[in-house]
Amino acid sequence: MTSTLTISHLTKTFDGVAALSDVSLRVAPGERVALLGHNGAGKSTLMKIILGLITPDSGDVSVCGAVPGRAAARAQVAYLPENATFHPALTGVEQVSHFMRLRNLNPSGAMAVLDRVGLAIAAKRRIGTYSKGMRQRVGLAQALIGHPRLLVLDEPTSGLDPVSRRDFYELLDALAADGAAILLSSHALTEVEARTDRLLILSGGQMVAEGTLPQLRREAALPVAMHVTALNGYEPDILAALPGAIRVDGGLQLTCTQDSKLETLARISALQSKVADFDVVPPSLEDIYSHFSRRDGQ
Ligand SMILES: Nc1ncnc2c1ncn2[C@@H]1O[C@H](COP(=O)(O)OP(=O)(O)OP(=O)(O)O)[C@@H](O)[C@H]1O
Repeated sequence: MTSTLTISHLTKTFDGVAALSDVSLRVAPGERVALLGHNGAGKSTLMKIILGLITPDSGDVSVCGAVPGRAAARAQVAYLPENATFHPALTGVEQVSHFMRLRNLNPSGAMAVLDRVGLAIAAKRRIGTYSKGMRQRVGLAQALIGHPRLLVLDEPTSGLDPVSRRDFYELLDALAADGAAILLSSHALTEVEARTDRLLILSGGQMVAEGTLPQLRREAALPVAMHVTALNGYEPDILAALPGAIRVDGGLQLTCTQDSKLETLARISALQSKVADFDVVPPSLEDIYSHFSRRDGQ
């Protein structure tokens, strides 16, 4: 399938500092992709290049087959900046109508757009009276204008409460189901793990990992933790039988490599008359993220 966004060998340097080095990626129609990376990893620079706000030193970018920044690309792309600000004296509906006119669209559709982001009830109030989460929804509303094929969202859920976050991702799911490609940056790892199709990890301007969470988990091959709770009085026996096990709150913990998981499980099973409970704790997304982000020595 043709990608909505294609980036090949992108490089951008600011005053001798490489913000992006040889970055390549694709986002397909209907795909929700999360861009992760520590502060200064290059996420905003990448987004600005996709939007045509800054030009790369080298490499190619294609947005729906067009060059970023050209009218053909801008007509298909929506952007939600990290801290979207609006005129406090305008009402929600006035602000969205204004954006619709800028896109040469009939502003009579503004109320419907606000309704999609749950703001219809406050549409006639001045934005200056909105909460942070409501202003973020205005930002999302402006990003929905004109049926964009690519949404570039910079930390879109920062400032949203849990219910608003869930509503936001449901809206994204509907847009993706309709064929829109979504690239969003976030520091909320657990949230993007559950709500996106693929993760990209930038570190020091380099794309250090790319894939679904199970793929990244396999690639990282981090140790697995096993928690064993001993039946009353049997803890010393289990410690003796499982070299490397340590006491932790409420039980014993043993770590093993991915390759030795089954062998370790068999050793624990052999002790079952002394074991009250057992849990496998796979590496978290935070562990996997740290593993890849530190690859370059940071
Ligand atoms: N206009 C600029 N002039 C000089 N350096 C810049 C400029 N824009 C970005 N940089 C540098 O490029 C690197 C990448 O910055 P960028 O803003 O893309 O990171 P980021 O991943 O978006 O970080 P954050 O999560 O903090 O927003 C940083 O070292 C930053 O200081």
